[in-house]
Amino acid sequence: MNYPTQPKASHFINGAYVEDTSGTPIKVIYPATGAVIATVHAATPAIVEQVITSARAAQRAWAALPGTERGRILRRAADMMRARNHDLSVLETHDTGKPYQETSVADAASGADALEYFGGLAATLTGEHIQLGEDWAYTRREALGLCVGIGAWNYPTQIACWKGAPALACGNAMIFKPSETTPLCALKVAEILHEAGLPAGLYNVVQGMGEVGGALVSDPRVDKVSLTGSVPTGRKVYAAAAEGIKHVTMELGGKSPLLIFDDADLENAVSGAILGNFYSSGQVCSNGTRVFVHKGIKEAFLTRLSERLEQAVIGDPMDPATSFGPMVSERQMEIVQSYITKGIEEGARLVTGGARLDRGGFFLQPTVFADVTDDMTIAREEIFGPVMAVLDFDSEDEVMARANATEFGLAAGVFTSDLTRAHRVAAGFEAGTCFINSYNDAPVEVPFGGAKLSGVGRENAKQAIEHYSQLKSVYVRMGDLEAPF
Ligand SMILES: NC(=O)c1ccc[n+]([C@@H]2O[C@H](COP(=O)([O-])OP(=O)(O)OC[C@H]3O[C@@H](n4cnc5c(N)ncnc54)[C@H](O)[C@@H]3O)[C@@H](O)[C@H]2O)c1
Ligand SMILES: C[N+](C)(C)CCCC=O
Repeated sequence: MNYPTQPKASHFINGAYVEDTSGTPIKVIYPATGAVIATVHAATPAIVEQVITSARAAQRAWAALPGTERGRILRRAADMMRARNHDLSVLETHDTGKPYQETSVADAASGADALEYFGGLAATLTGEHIQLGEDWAYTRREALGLCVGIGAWNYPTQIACWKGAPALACGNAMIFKPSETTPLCALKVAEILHEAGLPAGLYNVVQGMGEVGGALVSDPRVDKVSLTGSVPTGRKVYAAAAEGIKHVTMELGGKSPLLIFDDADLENAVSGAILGNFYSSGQVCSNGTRVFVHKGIKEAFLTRLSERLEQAVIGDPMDPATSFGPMVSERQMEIVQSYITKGIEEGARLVTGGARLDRGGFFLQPTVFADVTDDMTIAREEIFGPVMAVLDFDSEDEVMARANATEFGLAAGVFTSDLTRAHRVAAGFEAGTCFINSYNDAPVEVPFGGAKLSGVGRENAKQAIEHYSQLKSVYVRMGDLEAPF
């Protein structure tokens, strides 16, 4: 590490690190070894009060700045993130266990892209002029006020930026609560934003478990909540936000289908299945974990997939050669192990993997089940680990019906060389984000989010602006005003 994993203090409030050791201690565990690498403290009611008060106090002046000035600060922060990519990636690896091979290209880089993109958009946020005969009206695009972001543990830097960048670009203040499992990275995002010139109070980080998130969501001074997390948590947060009629963005879980037709390029399809199941040790919301393979190519697909999985380099996440790391925590590893046991009990064929590695930390083998049927638990529930379920299909109509027969709708993918079919299938998917002959791309220019239980709203792209701002309509009468009496 180029800098210590223990942060200066648990929280970042009003432009400075703040500590309150009376909050519940949260131990940060390096997933590759099980060692405690830092301890932070959950926010106390006093910390929650302090962060809400200071964020609200700072917001109006920020919203009143020209968009160019807000944008310049975000773009400066993006440059700083890129310049510090190595250190941020090392920290991300220690927070999550994801291999440096991944974090060095994916996490701070994606965060910087969001800061740069929304920094660029900040100056373009305008209303419109509406002519009404001689009278007219105009709209003003205004900030919502105080936004709360609540993060999952799989992409701590990316999530902190995907929520913070559009919020700040629109003139809001943000309080971000990272997952208690990965509390370190968001503090660095806050530090960088302030070094880049962000006025104090506008991007704050407070630590804690669900209760702290709940306290923030239900506070009447909070105007918007954006959650990245599981569907059960989404239900609670959405309900609490509804009580105050707050704006929400919900980025929730998935059980996405990936369809591989017999005319697909097999090597590309295997790559897509690997990227959609084993990247970040399978801890990706949009993963295509139900892999439907055309019957005629199933065995060829499984053979090539098994060969490719033998090339996975599993081990020390800091070794640049390592391409597959541990699960984020012992608890998550145990959850995934229980799904593997269920898959075997319910009659799925274990093609490869299935075991914990005999070494420190929370390592599981990349696991593939074949002959999975739609009713099996591993085909219905989000596992959030490196477990691929391969199901067979005969026809397009049949597989489309089965692919959509889920309460989730985050993502979906198709591999085929028939372009007409590819677009027909994409149109038929009940999902927010679809891939043709690819999987898990998430560039900032493209809206990302889910349908059905997988979410509400979109992150990234111009559409995110709609979720962090609101329109005010102003009517202007040019002549006298008549009234009935
Ligand atoms: N759609 C997406 O963009 C996306 C991205 C990443 C992860 N996810 C999903 O996140 C899940 C994994 O992450 P996780 O285990 O951290 O999820 P989780 O739902 O357990 O926790 C998410 C966050 O919510 C907080 N929280 C828990 N209860 C709360 C409450 N009552 N009020 C307010 N906050 C509360 C947690 O402290 C944490 O910060 C998976 O389901 C995954 O699919 C979705
Ligand atoms: C950029 N990825 C890898 C698609 C992750 C998006 C966020 C979901 O976990």
